[in-house]
Amino acid sequence: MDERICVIGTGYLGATHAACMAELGFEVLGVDVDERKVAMLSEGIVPFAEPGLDDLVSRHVRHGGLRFTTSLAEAAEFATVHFVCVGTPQARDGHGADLGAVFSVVEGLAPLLSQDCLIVGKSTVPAGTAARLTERLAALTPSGVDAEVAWNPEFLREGHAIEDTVRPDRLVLGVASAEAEKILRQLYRQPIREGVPVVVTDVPTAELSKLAANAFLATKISFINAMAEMSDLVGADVVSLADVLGYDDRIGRRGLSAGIGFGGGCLPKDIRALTAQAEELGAGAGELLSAVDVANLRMRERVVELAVEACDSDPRGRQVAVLGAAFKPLSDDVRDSPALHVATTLRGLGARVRVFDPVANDSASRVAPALDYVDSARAAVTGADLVLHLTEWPEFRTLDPLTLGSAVNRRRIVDGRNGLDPDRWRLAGWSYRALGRP
Ligand SMILES: NC(=O)c1ccc[n+]([C@@H]2O[C@H](COP(=O)([O-])OP(=O)(O)OC[C@H]3O[C@@H](n4cnc5c(N)ncnc54)[C@H](O)[C@@H]3O)[C@@H](O)[C@H]2O)c1
Ligand SMILES: O=c1ccn([C@@H]2O[C@H](COP(=O)(O)OP(=O)(O)O[C@H]3O[C@H](CO)[C@@H](O)[C@H](O)[C@H]3O)[C@@H](O)[C@H]2O)c(=O)[nH]1
Repeated sequence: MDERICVIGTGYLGATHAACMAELGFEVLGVDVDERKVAMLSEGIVPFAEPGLDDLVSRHVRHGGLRFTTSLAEAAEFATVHFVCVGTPQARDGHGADLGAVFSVVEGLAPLLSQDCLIVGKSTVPAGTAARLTERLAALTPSGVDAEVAWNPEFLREGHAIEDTVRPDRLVLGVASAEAEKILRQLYRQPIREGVPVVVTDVPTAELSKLAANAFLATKISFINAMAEMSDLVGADVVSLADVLGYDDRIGRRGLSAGIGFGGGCLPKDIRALTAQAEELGAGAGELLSAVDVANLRMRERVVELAVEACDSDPRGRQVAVLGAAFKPLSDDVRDSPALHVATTLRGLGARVRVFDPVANDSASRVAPALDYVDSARAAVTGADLVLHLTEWPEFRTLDPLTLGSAVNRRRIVDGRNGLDPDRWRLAGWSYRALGRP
């Protein structure tokens, strides 16, 4: 089999996949329409923060096993396996997915093909997308060339992208032929040899499995957040409650952290894509997932309410320190970030907001330029009337409430992530508030 592959779309998913496939021994060509990104990656520089990825990319670029281009023609010539990793964001005019980039790749590549090939979708798409792409391929591929579409959804988490790619929980091979399965098994022979479970299935099941997995994770988070609201009303502690639930293997403790809710480039848009498709088809999943979405967004507003209360109901002119801007720790991704939503809402209410994130200050300042960004937690809290803990970076857990207490104007903290130890902060004289905790 050809040991050369193309990875089309080199964002969070594609850059990681390209580098990891190079690490697995393949010769990899990454393709993107973004010239700046291609120039940076060609220099071995990753345009976003992901632990370990800089080293991996620069090493394989240096050794020549990983190259980047903007040319689809070069891609068509280079390999017979093309992974499609382009974005599938929420459509501007509704809550479905914008599949423009996926179609543009397949429609752009098809006429350039001169050898039989396998197009492997990794982007997250509604079930049925591959079937539509197959029709376009058939219409546009030169006669005599055989091109097939398979789906191999990706389940990596940002912040853990390399380990999740090299040793995933499972590999899903959505295939329409034995030949496609053979090629994919060959590509993933190392993780398969190391015992990674493989589910070989049909293409629509593979497409749906990805949206279903994210919908389940989102539902689990909204469920525990609903219990946080209940805990507030009955005087219970949602962190202990999650421990109790989590000991049941059928539930599990992971993904059961209550707080400001989920954000990022995946969970919110993916539940909306599945909701849109379910509604179109008249399936009940739409109702369930709309409720998950609404419950999630309500958590951001709950944090704003707690912040306003902590400002004696009038945030105007108050100095608010926001710890965290990324949608989660170990990432500089601020797509649909709950932390930035709360920060900008409070600024809109008249507060003076100062933000510190250990790695996401730059990306945050591009999407929310009106906020003030500072380069340490200490600088953020100096003179603050209120501190908000909105992304649970490990370094925030070890902040010293006594030292910070001497820098602030008022010792008030809202922990939007339930990530700090309430006793430590209260003992140091702080008013500590969190969602779902007495
Ligand atoms: N980010 C994650 O953790 C993750 C994990 C699993 C799956 N996914 C899915 O992977 C896909 C990509 O997500 P992402 O987070 O990497 O997005 P991203 O925005 O970081 O990257 C998408 C890349 O595709 C490029 N692109 C757009 N149109 C193109 C075209 N016509 N030809 C070539 N390149 C093109 C963009 O320039 C960009 O670099 C989405 O479907 C997402 O749902 C993402
Ligand atoms: O108990 C939890 C776990 C997560 N979150 C929040 O949920 C969001 C998503 O977190 P996570 O799932 O860790 O991050 P992603 O990197 O977005 O990964 C999700 O989205 C990816 C893209 O589709 C999938 O590949 C992954 O399997 C899926 O976990 C973040 O805002 C987290 O802060 C919580 O509020 N509570």
